[in-house]
Amino acid sequence: MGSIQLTSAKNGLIGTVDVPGDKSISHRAVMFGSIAEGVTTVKGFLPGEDCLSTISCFQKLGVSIQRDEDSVTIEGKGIQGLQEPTEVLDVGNSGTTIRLMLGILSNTPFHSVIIGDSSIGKRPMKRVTGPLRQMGAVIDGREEGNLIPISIRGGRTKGIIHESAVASAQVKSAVLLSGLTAEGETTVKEPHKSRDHTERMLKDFGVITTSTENTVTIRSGQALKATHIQVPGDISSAAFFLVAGAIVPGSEITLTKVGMNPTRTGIIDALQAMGADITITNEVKDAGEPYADLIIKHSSLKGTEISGDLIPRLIDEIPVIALAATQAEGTTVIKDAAELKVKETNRIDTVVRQLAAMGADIEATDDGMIIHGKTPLNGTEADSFGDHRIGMMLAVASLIAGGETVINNSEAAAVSYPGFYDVLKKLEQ
Ligand SMILES: O=C(O)C1=C[C@@H](OP(=O)(O)O)[C@@H](O)[C@H](O)C1
Ligand SMILES: C=C(OP(=O)(O)O)C(=O)O
Repeated sequence: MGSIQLTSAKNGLIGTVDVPGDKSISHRAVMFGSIAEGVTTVKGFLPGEDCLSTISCFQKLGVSIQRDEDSVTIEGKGIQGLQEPTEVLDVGNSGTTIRLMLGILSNTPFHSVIIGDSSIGKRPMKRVTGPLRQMGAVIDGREEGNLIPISIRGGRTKGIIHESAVASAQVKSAVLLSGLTAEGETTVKEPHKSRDHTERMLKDFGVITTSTENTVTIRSGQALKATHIQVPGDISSAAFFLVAGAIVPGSEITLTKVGMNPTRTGIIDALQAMGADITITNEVKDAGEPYADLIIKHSSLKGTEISGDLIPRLIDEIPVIALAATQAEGTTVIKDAAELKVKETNRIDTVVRQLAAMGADIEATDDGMIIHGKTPLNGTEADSFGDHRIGMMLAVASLIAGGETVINNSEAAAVSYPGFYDVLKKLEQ
């Protein structure tokens, strides 16, 4: 277990950060490149542990993939060209890898076994294995195919109309990817629109999906053709600097080329509703994935409500938004976010316990949390519990906490942001 000790920022955070590549887009670039015909090149790839797990799984499926820092070259095999793996496929800590890969493996008639770490060992897979089985894939696992180790043998599948109980891009993507070869059409309906990186990137690979508000349909028999993918910066990583800049007095931070896909920009809407001073410049809107530079200045924040359609647009940013809410005047209510319970940790519990230990007035609810601000925070011995977003949120909290903050299991940050603590430290004046 690695630990770090951090103390509060003496002055503001000043500087420019080129946040690393978007995790969701990096995963998809490797997966879609692997099942495309021809050589796909990727620039701006996130070399985080989760995306490296995706590369390693597709290498075990017989795909030649070379990486040099943030550039990746993939010699695509076509959807039927993947090979039966001779070893288990280990997804590490990555929910996106296991769920999307299950969708891809439902297209091929061979046998694979998928495992992951202790966190993945608790995360529900039925939401994906259920519809894939309905389409005809042969899947087993603990708790009737809900938990790893999971085995899958795909093959001849049939399209379905799947009504997902949760707004989840991982479920939507798995079912749509299965629809690439399933007979007829495959449709996914969701209660709220989830991130649409799969639909956008499939288009870059020449595959058309049709969407209305919360419904997406794919027609079978479309082959992916290799392409070039430029990955924008990850707004979920930018979120830590947006909150750090907003809560540390005297700060001004510029974040370059941050992905601005509207299904991901809930953090900007939420922070602006709280009064944060965010400037959006150098916007590029006509790219497959839009991006822009963001400038955040120290701001006086007020409480807000975060619920409904907004939740899937900021789901991974809720830990750090909760921290911002401890520094906002008044009450912040986060609801409709029960999905937080099935992330790398139960993020309602971990956020509430860790921030309460630092002195926040915060309580857990069934589907979110209620935070009363503004309260001073004090340093304490805290823990990421192996959850990258919790480790990084605690590091931002330490900047305004009195005394020393110790973060145990701090290495978890490398799942989505290798080098995060150093980048944060360098902004201190
Ligand atoms: O599709 C994706 O890349 C992701 C979807 C979200 O999960 P859900 O699909 O479970 O909501 C998100 O939390 C995760 O970090 C990445
Ligand atoms: C939930 C997350 O990722 P995943 O589901 O891919 O593990 C995350 O990055 O916050």
